Amino acid sequence: MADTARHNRARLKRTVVLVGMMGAGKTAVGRALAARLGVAFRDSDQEIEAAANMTIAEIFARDGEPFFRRKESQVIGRLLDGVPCILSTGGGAFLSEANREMISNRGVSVWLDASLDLLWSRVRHKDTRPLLRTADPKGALTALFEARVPVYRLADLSVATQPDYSIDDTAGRVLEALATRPDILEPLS
Ligand SMILES: Nc1ncnc2c1ncn2[C@@H]1O[C@H](COP(=O)(O)OP(=O)(O)O)[C@@H](O)[C@H]1O
Ligand SMILES: O=C(O)C1=C[C@@H](OP(=O)(O)O)[C@@H](O)[C@H](O)C1
Ligand SMILES: [Mg+2]
Repeated sequence: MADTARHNRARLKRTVVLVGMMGAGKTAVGRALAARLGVAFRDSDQEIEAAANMTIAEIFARDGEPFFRRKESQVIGRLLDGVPCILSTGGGAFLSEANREMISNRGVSVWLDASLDLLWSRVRHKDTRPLLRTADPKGALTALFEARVPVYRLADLSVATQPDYSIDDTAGRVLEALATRPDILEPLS
């Protein structure tokens, strides 16, 4: 394969689960990270949308958030049972203790840590996220940020994202964090 040389010479031993707020870059960085490692990329929201043939917003509107959360847990459990991959989750997934336990037993969690200002700059122009479809989306994002950050701190690893980092820069920083853990990323000679 022409691009094999681009792949870091390392074997992924556990599924890397990206967690963090909406707009942190879990989907975008996860895809870039998977390409760099030469492993599959999965996104729990995309899996749920494909299975339902509906958008996340449609699922929330028709079936409600508790239904979505059950689907999210099922997808995460199923993907953690498979070959190690990069799995980007939706921002609420890590809030569930049962999900955190599955991830910690079978994968490794990486928190993409971003400031509230950066998150808001990324999500403000999109209306795809049902939890922000309120009269005060910035207030909703702020409340979620304050409630969730203490939980994201429970992740195994954290990587700071900054406004001047590209998607690929951030993927590189996640790789650096993973490289400190040979039980997750085994170097190949
Ligand atoms: N490091 C980055 N630099 C520039 N844009 C980014 C970066 N990370 C994410 N983005 C952009 O921000 C938006 C939200 O990213 P996304 O990956 O959907 O976040 P999440 O899955 O965490 O909600 C997307 O438009 C994405 O392209
Ligand atoms: O924070 C949340 O609870 C959610 C985040 C979204 O995913 P992203 O974090 O990828 O935007 C999506 O799962 C859904 O809208 C709920
Ligand atoms: Mg996403």
